[in-house]
Amino acid sequence: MNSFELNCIEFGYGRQPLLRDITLTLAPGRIMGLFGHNGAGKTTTIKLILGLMAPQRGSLSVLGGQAGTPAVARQIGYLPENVMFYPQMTGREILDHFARLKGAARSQVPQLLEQVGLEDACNRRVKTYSKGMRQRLGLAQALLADPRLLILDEPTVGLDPVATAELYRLLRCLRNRGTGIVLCSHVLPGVEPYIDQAAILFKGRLQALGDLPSLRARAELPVRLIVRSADSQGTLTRLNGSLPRLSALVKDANTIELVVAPGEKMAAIQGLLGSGLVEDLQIHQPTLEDLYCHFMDIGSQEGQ
Ligand SMILES: Nc1ncnc2c1ncn2[C@@H]1O[C@H](COP(=O)(O)OP(=O)(O)OP(=O)(O)O)[C@@H](O)[C@H]1O
Repeated sequence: MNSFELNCIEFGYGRQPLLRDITLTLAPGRIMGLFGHNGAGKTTTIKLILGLMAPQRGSLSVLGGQAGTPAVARQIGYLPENVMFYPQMTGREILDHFARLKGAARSQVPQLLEQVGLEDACNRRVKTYSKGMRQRLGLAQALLADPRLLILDEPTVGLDPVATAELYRLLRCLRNRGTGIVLCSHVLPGVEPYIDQAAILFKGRLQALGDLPSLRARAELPVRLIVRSADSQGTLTRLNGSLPRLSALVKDANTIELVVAPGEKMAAIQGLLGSGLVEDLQIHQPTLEDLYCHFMDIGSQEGQ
């Protein structure tokens, strides 16, 4: 059973349509990155999955049931972008309260407080918490009742680097246990190593969807090769013989940056290794951020 299935979804807040023709499926045990510019429709998509609103067209099913029903909602963990709690309550009281609402075992509360590193602060009022501590409490709240679908909107905001690494380790464990996870973030380099697929929204449309290799294949962005050799100019002269269309920048006497089309990458690497002059070679594939910018550009060109 899929974590959710959205089929040809259309939605607008007023007369103006916002989400158009959104078809999106998340399998259990997968992490989907949901990306897009401010106002692209990410939070709106999440609200539809949570069942807070219904689409005007299309259909959706969540964990095999109807979005928003108590049976489905109980199995979803959600961390909103701007997490807010009653400031006068302690961390433990807040988590107890949410555990009751969700029908989660109370024994989970101390466990989760420890897991997010709040055990020492759990009896302090939330108004005394730092931003990162409030975010950790939000995470603990989302993890109550062992959700089968976890939706996290900017989960690393306010977290220090160690807490961020711990969060991603935890998400990997949950994913391996079969939890479907949606990560919404503008920090693309941070999430890149952890996602199984990316969904990129542009003005309410799904501009790109797939895993990184398939998005790279579709985008056909160039690959950068950073080459260290004893003699930059000599290496380049030899390469130019076999690869006349090569775009290269000599950075210094020992370093060259080559920019090659993906289809020419292997020929360039073979040429470099065959030259006998190369001491080190770094291959830089297009990053998630490169792909995101590419698909945003395509979206704006199509919109013109
Ligand atoms: N309750 C609402 N009533 C009317 N318009 C809304 C409402 N909520 C959101 N919108 C509009 O819908 C569009 C999409 O908003 P949404 O919050 O889904 O974007 P987002 O992709 O999550 O953006 P961000 O990255 O800034 O959080 C925006 O133009 C926003 O102004």
